[in-house]
Amino acid sequence: MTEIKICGLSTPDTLDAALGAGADWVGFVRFPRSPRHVELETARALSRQAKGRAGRVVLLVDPDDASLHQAVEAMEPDLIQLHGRESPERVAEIRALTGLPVMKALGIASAADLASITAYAGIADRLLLDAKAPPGASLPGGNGVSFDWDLLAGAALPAGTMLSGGLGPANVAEALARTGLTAVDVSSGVENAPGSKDPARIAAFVAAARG
Ligand SMILES: O=C(O)c1ccccc1NCC(=O)[C@H](O)[C@H](O)COP(=O)(O)O
Repeated sequence: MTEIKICGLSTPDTLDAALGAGADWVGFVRFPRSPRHVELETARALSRQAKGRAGRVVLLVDPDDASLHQAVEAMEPDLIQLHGRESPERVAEIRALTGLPVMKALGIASAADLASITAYAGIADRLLLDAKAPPGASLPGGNGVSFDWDLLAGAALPAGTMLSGGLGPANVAEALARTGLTAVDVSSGVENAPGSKDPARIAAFVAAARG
């Protein structure tokens, strides 16, 4: 069955919508510039709400040790998603510091970007392939843009690699079929405004991904 992560949840109601729809993973963004950013106490409460119902992911961007420990203490996540410019060495260090599995997001725009897959495979527990942020974008992710999925044809992708970037109810089935991947992540494609998740779109996404 397709593994689904809904990222950027920030309210109890929309978190319930994701859990009720059958999401495997729910993601909470800690990045103040993002419209999906959750303050620490909100993140703590949302993570408690999801405990035992789905895997809980904290999304961090180039965290220093203090903010890493703060997020881990508050949220007790099942997975840390690193969505910045963390080097392979820093990914390994964060795994060692926290004892938690790490998913490293890699920005893909051209065939040259596939080299990063080799660089992080075997270091990160999972990889997330996202579209590279467009020039001038203020966020490194959650931009609602796709990359050319055909770039992945013939690439050696580690088990569990997750696809993201510009996915939504209308294109997720095609993305899965074209890439052969079995795990997807979505944020803006299930929103009705930046940072505002839409329960109906979440349900439609899950149904389309598993249809
Ligand atoms: O979503 C954000 O606001 C965000 C902010 C900073 C770093 C990463 C962010 N999102 C990363 C995700 O996991 C998204 O789900 C992924 O980029 C796909 O986003 P979208 O194209 O909007 O579905």
